[in-house]
Amino acid sequence: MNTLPFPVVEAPSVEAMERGRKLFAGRTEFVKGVVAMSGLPAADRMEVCFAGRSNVGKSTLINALTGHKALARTSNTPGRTQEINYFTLQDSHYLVDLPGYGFAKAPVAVVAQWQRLLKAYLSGRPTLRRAFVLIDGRHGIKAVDEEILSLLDTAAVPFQVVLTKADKVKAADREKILDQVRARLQPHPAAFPELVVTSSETGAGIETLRAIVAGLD
Ligand SMILES: Nc1nc2c(ncn2[C@@H]2O[C@H](COP(=O)(O)OP(=O)(O)OP(=O)(O)O)[C@@H](O)[C@H]2O)c(=O)[nH]1
Repeated sequence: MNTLPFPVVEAPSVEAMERGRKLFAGRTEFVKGVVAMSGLPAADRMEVCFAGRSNVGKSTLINALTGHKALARTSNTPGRTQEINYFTLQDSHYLVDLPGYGFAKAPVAVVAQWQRLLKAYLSGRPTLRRAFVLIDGRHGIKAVDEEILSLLDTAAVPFQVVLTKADKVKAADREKILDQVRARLQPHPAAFPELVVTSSETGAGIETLRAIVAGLD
């Protein structure tokens, strides 16, 4: 059991920010969409993955990070990203976009298939350095998110919560939601003890997240 305060991460140093900016300013390309473990690219460089329930703003965040308009497909139709999508970040990193979960209308068999693949991926990828779990900043951690947090605990993959859509959170609700997230993270041993608050709309937290990725070794 954690007894951690889970503060919002402090702004990175100028040097760290510069490193992040440089990394993400480089060539970013879509490599492939993977539907089975056998399709994963060779584990020849470090990778970070992004997970979150459908419509949390994952594609939008990946586009904001990489400065692309449509690298990761964004859509208003929840649940369209059904593959594990690999992107290169320079030649040194992979960015991995995991299938959105918790889409109520997805058929049971499809959900079961995602879960199997997610589980296999999270526990079987030695080069995975950190998972960023995106949580809608208006709603906090929901029951549907708990399953992935537990999977990450079991696989011992350090994960960091990234709150999205900060521009849509009323100032009066901000601390209440952060406290809900902090309380929900307490039982999770794999939780990285700092939160990132982002908005793809205003750019808040984007440079911070870039610096975090660039700072991983
Ligand atoms: N106001 C605001 N809207 C956002 C933000 N990020 C995403 N959105 C909107 O939220 C909706 C869902 O965003 P996506 O990026 O497609 O979500 P996703 O998590 O990739 O969704 P799936 O493809 O279902 O997994 C879109 O209408 C986005 O424009 C944000 O920071 N602020």
